[in-house]
Amino acid sequence: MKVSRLAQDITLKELSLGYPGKVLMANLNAVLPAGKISVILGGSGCGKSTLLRHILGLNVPVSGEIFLGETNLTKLKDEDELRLIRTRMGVLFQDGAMLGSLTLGENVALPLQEHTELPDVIIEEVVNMKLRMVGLGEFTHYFPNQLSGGMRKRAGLARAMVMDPTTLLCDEPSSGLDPITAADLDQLILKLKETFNVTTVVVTHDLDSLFNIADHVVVLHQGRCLYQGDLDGLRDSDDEYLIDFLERRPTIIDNSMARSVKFRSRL
Ligand SMILES: Nc1ncnc2c1ncn2[C@@H]1O[C@H](COP(=O)(O)OP(=O)(O)OP(=O)(O)O)[C@@H](O)[C@H]1O
Repeated sequence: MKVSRLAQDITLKELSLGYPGKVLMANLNAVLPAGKISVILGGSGCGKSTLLRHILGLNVPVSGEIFLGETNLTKLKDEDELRLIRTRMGVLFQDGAMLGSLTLGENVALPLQEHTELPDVIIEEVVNMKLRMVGLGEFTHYFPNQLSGGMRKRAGLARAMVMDPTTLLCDEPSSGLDPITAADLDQLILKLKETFNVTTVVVTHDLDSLFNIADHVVVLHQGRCLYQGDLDGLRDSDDEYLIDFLERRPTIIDNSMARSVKFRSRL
């Protein structure tokens, strides 16, 4: 199977997804455009991270299909084909997912060691290049616990980009970061899109981040796609939920999110 080296659309067709005994989303239709940043918004627990897991092929949909360009990811039966496609997808996990016993350089090298036959000296060169790209060129020999939260996210981005993916999936990149560090990370995500033309999908609750980076927005609510389009359309929407969501009013958002807002307000 040939895997494209160009950025491609991600298309969700009549996609229903969830876990045994629990359907989170039904008949979702959306296109996440090639080479653009799509931001996925939605209340806590609506299934945003689950959607990323489905795009990655880690979960199987209840029904419906996910396409990367022309390739129907949900029809790929061969593990080798899936693995090959996954090498073209970089992922920044919510917690950064660095192995604490390895240095930054060793963490970033892992995908290259697992998926390529490159000699160590070349791997070292690529790793150094990727760490420089995210502003961590001086920190190759540091361990994750010696870095700030923002630096760990940057390192996570270096690892996500180490195989030169055409798709970059980021799960709540700004979670746990102060607004300035989060804004710096937004700039880095924009730079990666512009430099490498990756199709980027960002799951976030962070409205500042949304307005900083989104070319395309998908809002999920009550198991369906409530909005997809650009930022202007989102701002102009007269949908009550969207208006309240954008004004951060906790009154009508999902109960689970309302609980977390209430909890935070007590801290
Ligand atoms: N492996 C699993 N098995 C069963 N249910 C799960 C599993 N993983 C997640 N869930 C449930 O699926 C729902 C959606 O979870 P998910 O993490 O996708 O939501 P989310 O929109 O990303 O939430 P948040 O914004 O809070 O991160 C939640 O109710 C969660 O408890």
